[in-house]
Amino acid sequence: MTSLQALSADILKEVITPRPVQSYKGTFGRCVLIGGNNQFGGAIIMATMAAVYAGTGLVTAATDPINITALRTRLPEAMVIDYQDFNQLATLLSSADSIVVGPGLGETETSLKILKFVFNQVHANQCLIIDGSAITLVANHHLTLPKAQIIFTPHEMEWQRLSGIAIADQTEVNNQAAQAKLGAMVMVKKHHTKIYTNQDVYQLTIGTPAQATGGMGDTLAGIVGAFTAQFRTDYQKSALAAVYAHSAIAEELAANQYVVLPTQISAQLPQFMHQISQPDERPIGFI
Ligand SMILES: NC(=O)C1=CN([C@@H]2O[C@H](COP(=O)(O)OP(=O)(O)OC[C@H]3O[C@@H](n4cnc5c(N)ncnc54)[C@H](O)[C@@H]3O)[C@@H](O)[C@H]2O)[C@@H](O)CC1
Ligand SMILES: Nc1ncnc2c1ncn2[C@@H]1O[C@H](COP(=O)(O)OP(=O)(O)O)[C@@H](O)[C@H]1O
Ligand SMILES: [Mg+2]
Repeated sequence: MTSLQALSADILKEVITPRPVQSYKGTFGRCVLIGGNNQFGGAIIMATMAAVYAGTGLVTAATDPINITALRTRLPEAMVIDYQDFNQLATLLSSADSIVVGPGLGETETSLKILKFVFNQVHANQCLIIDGSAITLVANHHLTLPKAQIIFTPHEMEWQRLSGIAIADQTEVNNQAAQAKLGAMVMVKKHHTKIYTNQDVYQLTIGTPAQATGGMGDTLAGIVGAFTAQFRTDYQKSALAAVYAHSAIAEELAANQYVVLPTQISAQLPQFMHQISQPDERPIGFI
């Protein structure tokens, strides 16, 4: 049994390093995000915004056509396709470094068909972030996981669905056993999120109830997608840095705000990452 390790700000500097001068957009990874049905367009917009603002070289959202104009308007930096255009989706997925599936995907037959297609296409060396509706679909339909670098990002109810462990029984020991069965990295999101890997358990010791608002997890999924696509040395460390950065920015904003909007966190990411990448800068106090 491994002991609990508190995540510290040190993870930020380990992962968020200065950009090499000899570089272009391809150097900083490709992230494809799949989600946003006709009810939850906001979720894919927020996840995609986070992926763009966290520095991914190339970002594409695959979504219900109803969201395409809104996405292009909010985020001209991102490319957008219809998530049921499987020819285009296959091409995109084949060159992705990270894939985020689930924010606002929904739980319909169409959602399931899309998720199964993604699972079929993914390669072993790609990072696959399974969030939101995709977690519920995996749980409800007992889907077999593809071979990939998989990260689940469930909140406690999604984790209950996936692991079968009732929220009240989600102890570290029980969660570790469920993680071992899945064989994937699992972030159980709550106040002081815990992250389970095959080797270790980490706990986030920062974060604020000002984060308890719709879209906060969609935004985290986008940051995880960006960091794993961009900082490719160790996908688990990159994911840990994403979790830390998300809440560090939220805490800073919450010093003067009752609630922190998910899109505000994304908007602060470029400035926050700049400060982290500078020598001898403090990790917070960036505003
Ligand atoms: N603007 C948008 O388009 C938004 C879309 N969203 C999407 O909506 C879909 C459904 O996700 P939801 O999470 O809303 O619904 P879920 O049905 O998956 O989970 C919500 C249920 O879980 C319970 N719960 C227990 N512990 C919880 C915890 N620690 N955190 C959160 N819920 C907890 C809640 O009381 C509620 O009954 C996802 O695909 C998600 O990405 C949400 O992110 C909200 C914003
Ligand atoms: N009280 C809280 N303290 C700290 N973090 C919180 C709190 N409530 C929610 N969060 C964070 O907000 C995010 C919520 O994720 P999720 O429930 O998936 O949101 P959504 O699906 O609406 O985007 C998680 O990262 C979680 O840790
Ligand atoms: Mg969520």
